[in-house]
Amino acid sequence: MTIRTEKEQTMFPHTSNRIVTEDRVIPILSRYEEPLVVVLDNVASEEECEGLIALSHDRLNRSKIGQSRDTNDMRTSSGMFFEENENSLVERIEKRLSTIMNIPTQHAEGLQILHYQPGQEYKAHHDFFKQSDNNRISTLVLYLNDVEEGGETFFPELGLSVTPKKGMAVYFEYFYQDNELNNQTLHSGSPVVKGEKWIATQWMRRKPIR
Ligand SMILES: O=C(O)CCC(=O)C(=O)O
Ligand SMILES: [Fe+2]
Repeated sequence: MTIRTEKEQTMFPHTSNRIVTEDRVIPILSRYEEPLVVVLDNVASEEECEGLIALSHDRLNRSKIGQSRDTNDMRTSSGMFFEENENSLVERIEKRLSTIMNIPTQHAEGLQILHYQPGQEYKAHHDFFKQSDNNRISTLVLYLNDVEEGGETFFPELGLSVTPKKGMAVYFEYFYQDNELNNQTLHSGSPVVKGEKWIATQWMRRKPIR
């Protein structure tokens, strides 16, 4: 084990108990310091969460009928990506997440929506790629609904579990010099036991992509 005396630099500049964006005040509920994992409240309103679900619902259903049905058992949920700035709601959310994550929207992938039904999960993985000249550097998972049972975002290396709650989010980053810290951001979406789970995931890249 390496003994670290100094903390590495973080991309997350918010040190008080709240983040004030253009249109919202976002309480910071909890933080794991290194690697940084931050739990945020009130990232999106009920209407915004419901709007994102409504806008993606039909597209998920359509993709399930076609041949693009997800057969990868790493991730058994169904998903879709919005185009960048696809509509005013997506634009507003992307802008807010960019402020929270402190990275310009030009670095943002299209917002991803995932839907899990009972028994569906996302097994432990890293969000960064093994090889990339423009890798992902940070993630924000926004919970779009309350899950009756299960569906936690779990960080096994940290022993940290985040319970989904509508409008709340978990942020984490993996752009550390020390690769061990990046590796510790391993995480999973635990199987949904009861109810369903909807999330929106925002990934940021090191360099602009739009
Ligand atoms: O479902 C979750 O809680 C985690 C989702 C996730 O890991 C991802 O979208 O990369
Ligand atoms: Fe992930």
